[in-house]
Amino acid sequence: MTSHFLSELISFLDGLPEPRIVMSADYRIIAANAAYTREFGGGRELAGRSCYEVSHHFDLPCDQAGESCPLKLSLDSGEPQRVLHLHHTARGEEHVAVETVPIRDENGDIAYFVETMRIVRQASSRAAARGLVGRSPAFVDMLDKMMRVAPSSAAVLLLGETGTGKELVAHAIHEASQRSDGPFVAVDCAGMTETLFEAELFGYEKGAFTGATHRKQGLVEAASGGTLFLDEIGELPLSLQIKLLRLLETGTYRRVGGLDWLPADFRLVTATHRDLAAMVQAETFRRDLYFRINTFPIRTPALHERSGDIALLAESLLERVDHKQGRRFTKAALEWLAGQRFSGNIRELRNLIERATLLADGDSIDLSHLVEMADSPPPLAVGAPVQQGFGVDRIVELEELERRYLRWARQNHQGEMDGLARCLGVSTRTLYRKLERIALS
Ligand SMILES: Nc1ncnc2c1ncn2[C@@H]1O[C@H](COP(=O)(O)OP(=O)(O)OP(=O)(O)O)[C@@H](O)[C@H]1O
Repeated sequence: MTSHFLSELISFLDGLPEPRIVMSADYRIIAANAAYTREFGGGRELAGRSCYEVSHHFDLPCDQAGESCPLKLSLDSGEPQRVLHLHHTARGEEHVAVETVPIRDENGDIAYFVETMRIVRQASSRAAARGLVGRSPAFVDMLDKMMRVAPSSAAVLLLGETGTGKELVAHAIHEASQRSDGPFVAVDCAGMTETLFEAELFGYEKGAFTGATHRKQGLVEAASGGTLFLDEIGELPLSLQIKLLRLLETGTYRRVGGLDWLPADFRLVTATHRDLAAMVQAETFRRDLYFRINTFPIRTPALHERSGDIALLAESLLERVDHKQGRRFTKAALEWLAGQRFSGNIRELRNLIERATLLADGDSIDLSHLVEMADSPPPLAVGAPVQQGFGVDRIVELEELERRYLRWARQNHQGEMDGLARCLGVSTRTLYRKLERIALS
């Protein structure tokens, strides 16, 4: 390949806004465009340096340091390759989608590689006051899937335990999509009755039913041009599943009391903590709807699968929930948190931190504040009698009664939160919300 071709390639890349480099097969940077030098090069000369030293501060190529290397993958396969890596940038380490494309010479042999870097703005590898944070392999794997599907219009099904961040992931998919300028509308399907579902989703016309004094826009209409997020889709009764299926299949809907079929224009993201495939087997979830919503499944990992992220998450959540600015955890507190198994996942971690901040008066949150506020009630000794009932000796408000009952139920339930929620006939999320309210009251 001529040096003329190479210099043409370099000047072409220089004009492009995304950071790009030309690489040789031995991991050397031949040239970098202005955007790459600015974002990743720290203003220093890059030609002749190795990509692993610049991006990772490694002494060895990624594939020899136990990481996937897009250049090696591309060299072996002869095809373009994409991986998600943590790279050093002008702002510290960031998640970066690296795409490597082999460039062939006139004999068809691979002469160079062009690497394009796309910084992932939807997730942070450092403590952050908002959005997704994480850097563990399980998190990066999920992030990779998220970033691959986001630009498409495919329906995404988020599967994961309660409190693993499904709503946050749905929002990040929206932000990374072509519809990010449009609205993100979240709908909780738990506890939806037939009338409520139709009125909420499709809206209604004036006079459609008693109390319908004006035309009301539905959530499908509100999501027009954006993303509709149906949370807890596994809670939707069969009678409503068919209505949803009709909407997805025809792409049209009718307001309650209306005559006209209106076109729907949304990207669908759904989520559940239930085993939907098992529900299809048990015929409690429609098979046709399952295939409609499950174009691209993404599993959100439980916190115990990414325990390496606990300290990072804890610091981020502290920034989000603490009413006093700038407080930190002590080392002992962080170590203790990192060793806990939070069955309620990140939501449980967040609740614990919020309670501890209320308990701590000083400049730091210490182990004692956390331990005192830890969620799990002391397990009952085997055979110990469950406290019998709970009483009220006067008429109290229903809300107060619910508060007392929930406190009692929590103390006396011996399993996980999921199980307690099932016994109470509410979703785990609803249970956590109610418990959060109790903690703050
Ligand atoms: N990766 C993350 N980084 C920072 N915060 C997170 C992350 N994932 C979840 N959270 C926080 O954890 C809490 C629970 O997240 P979210 O409500 O998205 O979970 P969920 O899986 O949708 O739960 P459910 O199934 O109960 O609806 C929220 O406060 C959210 O901001």
